[in-house]
Amino acid sequence: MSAIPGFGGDLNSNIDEDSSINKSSFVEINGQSEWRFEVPFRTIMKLKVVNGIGEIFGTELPLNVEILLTGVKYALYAPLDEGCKVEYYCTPNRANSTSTNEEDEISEYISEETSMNHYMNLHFALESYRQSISEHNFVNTSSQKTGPRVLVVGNRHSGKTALVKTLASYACKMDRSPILVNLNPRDGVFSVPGSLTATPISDAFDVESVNGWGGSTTSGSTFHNPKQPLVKNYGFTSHSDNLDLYKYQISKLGVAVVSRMEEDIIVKNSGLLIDTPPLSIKDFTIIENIVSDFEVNIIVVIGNERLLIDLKKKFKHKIASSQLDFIKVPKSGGVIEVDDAFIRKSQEESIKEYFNGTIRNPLSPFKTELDAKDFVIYKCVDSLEANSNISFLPSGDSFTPEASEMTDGDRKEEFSLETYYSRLQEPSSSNLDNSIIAITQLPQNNKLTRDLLNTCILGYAHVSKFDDTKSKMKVLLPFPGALPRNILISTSIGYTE
Ligand SMILES: Nc1ncnc2c1ncn2[C@@H]1O[C@H](COP(=O)(O)OP(=O)(O)OP(=O)(O)O)[C@@H](O)[C@H]1O
Repeated sequence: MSAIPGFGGDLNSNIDEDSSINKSSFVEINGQSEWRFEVPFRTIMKLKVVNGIGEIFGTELPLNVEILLTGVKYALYAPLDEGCKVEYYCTPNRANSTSTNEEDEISEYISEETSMNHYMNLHFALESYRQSISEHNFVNTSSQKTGPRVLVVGNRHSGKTALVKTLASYACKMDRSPILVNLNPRDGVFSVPGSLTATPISDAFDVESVNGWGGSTTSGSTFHNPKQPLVKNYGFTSHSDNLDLYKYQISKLGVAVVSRMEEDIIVKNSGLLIDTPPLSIKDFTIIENIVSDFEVNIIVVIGNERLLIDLKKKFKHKIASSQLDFIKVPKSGGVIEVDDAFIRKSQEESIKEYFNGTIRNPLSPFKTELDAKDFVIYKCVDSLEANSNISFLPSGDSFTPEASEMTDGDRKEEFSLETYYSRLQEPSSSNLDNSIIAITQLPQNNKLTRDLLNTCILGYAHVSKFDDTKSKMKVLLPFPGALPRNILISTSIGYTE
């Protein structure tokens, strides 16, 4: 399959074979130690476990099968006393040879000071909780209980995502199927950045894919591990860009997740694992919302005693009534403070992968031209921008229609939509070129503003070019076919081919 320019494609074709004459290196990892390595985007590492058992954030690697890694910061952990032996070699990644300022060299070291034993203990505690819930639910069909609903919080770069991934992988190995909820819009988990997702995990993650998650059904067909996320569009990469919209989408995702658990006993027994953006005690209202929306009953705090104590004080009523438990786990010494350039590059790569697929499972993205007049397009409101616009209004000017002209219901609806989304009255190259748009489930003739807020996302498209004279947009879809004539929401997530 020939790749669309800019959308990369087959990782194998990016390997500079001439330079792959590099000799293989071997690493022996002792039991309960981890080999930490960073592979820049300019380099591809071919790695295989040749002896023993090795896992990356809980996902066991197949024995003697080569895997290709680029743009990753991983730890390969040897859980058994026998340890594990790994063979690897590196080669330049032609596709990214000039796109980043990183070094070509990988960095790597073995550490015996891992936090994995704490994470494993946490997993076993959660597993015995699931076991008792399963037994209860098996005999009491009329009064069913739900498995652990775990919220992971901590500072920036404390290893929250790595912990959630590890706990989900281990749960999956025990034949559980927890719902993994990603509330960090910076990362696209089975979707593009800017989305909030909830995904039942019933199979291993794909460590080769960007950020180590894997493909999903939102971008078409899947390979060995189909994941079907429920996607809420937020449209920004930082939760503070529109806090009201962020909280609203969290509450709607919470409703959907809680009802999903009611429908499926395996998922209900397995519970939830919730990843969050870096939150401090100043963000208590967000944490409080998440706890009530997802009926959280365990908060795991990573390596931040102050946050643990402050949260315990704030939630003392819930602790007293045994509705909430706290667990503190140490931060792993391996967690890396990734810089903004790396984060941006990962976001670009995950968008590229959303449309183009992975080396194992390439997709056939489809380019089409659409008439903007045929679509109703909204855009996510940036609170900062909206507030600065209000401050430019002359004092005394009314921002909303005359109060007397509106019914109470109208006023509420109008106000709520303006806080979250605004209609893109004049779609143009200046507001749509190189942007990601969300395709909602809502038909264009739907006039209820609440529905627009409550709708889920069918998938995302990329507007590569908007022709202002013809009012037509060139759109890339992850799969061939017509774009449904649904309402579209333009996000602030940019991407240039
Ligand atoms: N034990 C480890 N060894 C090596 N790298 C690690 C380890 N744990 C985590 N990392 C890497 O460190 C980086 C940060 O970890 P992670 O994303 O889990 O932290 P986070 O708390 O979720 O970050 P953020 O606050 O930015 O959301 C990631 O690239 C991750 O792959």
